[in-house]
Amino acid sequence: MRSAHLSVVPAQDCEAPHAPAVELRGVGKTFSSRSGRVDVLSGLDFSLENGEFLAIVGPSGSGKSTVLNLLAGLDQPSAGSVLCQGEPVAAVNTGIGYLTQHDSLLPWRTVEQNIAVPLELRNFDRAEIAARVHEQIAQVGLDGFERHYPSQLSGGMRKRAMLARTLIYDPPVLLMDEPFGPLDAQLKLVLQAELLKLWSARRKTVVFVTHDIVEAITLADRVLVFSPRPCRIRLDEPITIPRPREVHEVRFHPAFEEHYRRLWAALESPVRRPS
Ligand SMILES: Nc1ncnc2c1ncn2[C@@H]1O[C@H](COP(=O)(O)OP(=O)(O)OP(=O)(O)O)[C@@H](O)[C@H]1O
Repeated sequence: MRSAHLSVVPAQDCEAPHAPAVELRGVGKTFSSRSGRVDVLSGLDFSLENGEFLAIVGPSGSGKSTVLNLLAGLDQPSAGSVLCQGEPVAAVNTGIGYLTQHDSLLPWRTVEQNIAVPLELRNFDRAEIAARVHEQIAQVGLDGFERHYPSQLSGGMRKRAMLARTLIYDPPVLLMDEPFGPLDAQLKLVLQAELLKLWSARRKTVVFVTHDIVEAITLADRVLVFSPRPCRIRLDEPITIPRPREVHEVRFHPAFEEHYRRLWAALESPVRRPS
C-alpha cells in the first residue's frame, strides 16, 4: 500500500480551530473496473473530535481501508466530502500519519534510515533528523537495533519501526489499518499497551481499523460497526470503560461484556443464514 509521506498539502492547511479533527459528510465511493461498478460507500457520515480514539470494525470488503485512503487523500470520494480540521482533503494529506497493514519498510535502509524518511522528505537538517530519530527509537523500544535492516527484525519490531516512522513528524491525526493483525496474542497486547501510552502522552486523533472486537474495546473511545458494502454505520458504540486502561484487564471490567455483545450482534447479523 502506498504511504502518505509524499505530501502535497502543507500540514498547517489542515488546522482550523474548533472544527472536528476529521469529518465525512454524505460520502459515497464507487469503483469501476472491467468487471463492473462496485458501490463501496454510500451516504457515510461520521466525525471525530480532536484527541478522540475511534475504532472501526466491519466485514471484509466493507470499505474500512477505503475510508482511511479517503482521509489520507490517496483517493477521492465519488459523492459527499471528506474534511480534516474543517478543510476538504483535496490532495495527499500531510496532517495525518498512515500506518498501513502491509510491511512498508524499505529493505535497503536500516531502522534509523527508515525512520528518518519523512524528515528527509521535509528537508530537515541532519542534526535535527539524528536527534529526532534517536528519541523516537527510544520511545518505541528499538534501542540497540538502529543499524539493523528490516530482514533482521521480528514482525513486532518491524511494526514498532513503522510506528516510529509514522510518529516522527508528529502528525495530529493517525490512521492505523489493522496494524497488529498478524501478530501473536501476547505481542499484540504489548504493542496495544505501548500505543495507549503514546496516545495518552500525545493525544493524537486516531482512526484504528481492526477485525478484533476485543482490541477495539480495549483501545477506543468509540467503535463504529460497518455493514457489508455499500457501507453504512450499523452501530456507533461509545466505550465507557474508564482510562487509563490496562490492556490485560479491560476484558474483566463490568462494562466489557455489554460492549462486546452489542458489537458482536451488530457485526454478526449480515452473515446469519436463513434457517
Ligand atoms: N482501487 C480499487 N479498485 C476497485 N475496487 C476496489 C479498489 N479499492 C478497493 N476496492 C474494492 O472496495 C471494496 C472495499 O475494499 P476495502 O479494502 O476498503 O475493504 P476493507 O473493509 O478494508 O476489507 P478488509 O477488512 O478485507 O481489509 C472491496 O470490494 C474492494 O475490492
